[in-house]
Amino acid sequence: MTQFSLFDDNDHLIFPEGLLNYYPHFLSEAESIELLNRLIDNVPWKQSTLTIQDKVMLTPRLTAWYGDATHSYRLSDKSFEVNPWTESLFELKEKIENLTKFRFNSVLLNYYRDGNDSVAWHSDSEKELEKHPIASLSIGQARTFEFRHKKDHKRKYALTLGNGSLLIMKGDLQQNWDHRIPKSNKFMRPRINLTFRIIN
Ligand SMILES: O=C(O)CCC(=O)C(=O)O
Ligand SMILES: [Fe+2]
Repeated sequence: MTQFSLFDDNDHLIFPEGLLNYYPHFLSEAESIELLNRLIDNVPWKQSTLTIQDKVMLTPRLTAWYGDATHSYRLSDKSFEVNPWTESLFELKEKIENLTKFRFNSVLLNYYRDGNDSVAWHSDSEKELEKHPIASLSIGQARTFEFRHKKDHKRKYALTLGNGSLLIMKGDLQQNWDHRIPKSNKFMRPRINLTFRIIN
């Protein structure tokens, strides 16, 4: 499968392949849109809350977890409800495992309904994730994905995650870089992102 290198306008490699790999057409356009519509209709979406400066707010996106039934899941001392794998999510997991040779035991689904939905700067560096790779599959509306160096906020890069694309994040990426999906003022159709993970 062709792999897209992360070169900037001057042909400089932005990230080493040890940290990021990007496959723009992991799923076909048609497969992706069919999956998007099926997930929008059938996933038991939840909107969780977050507390910022003592204010409780709704997370600006909908989420759902799926994973191995034999495993109990906690992240940062919070346990969360995990749905058992559906056949189609399990098949997707196997397809990603065949390509990457990594193994995953769970997937977090994020549903961005429009340009107002987003995910704020963060890294997926909870202790339960160790330094395992994360495979991030995007379907639907292309959205901008930004990286910012934790110690130098001027070091910032953006990448468009298109319909059917797969991004592998690995190595020390989560230790040194934060990422986010910013809100957009432009009209944005629905997008779902699936991050396949290994949680210990
Ligand atoms: O929607 C995305 O592409 C990123 C989601 C994300 O960063 C996460 O779930 O941790
Ligand atoms: Fe993340």
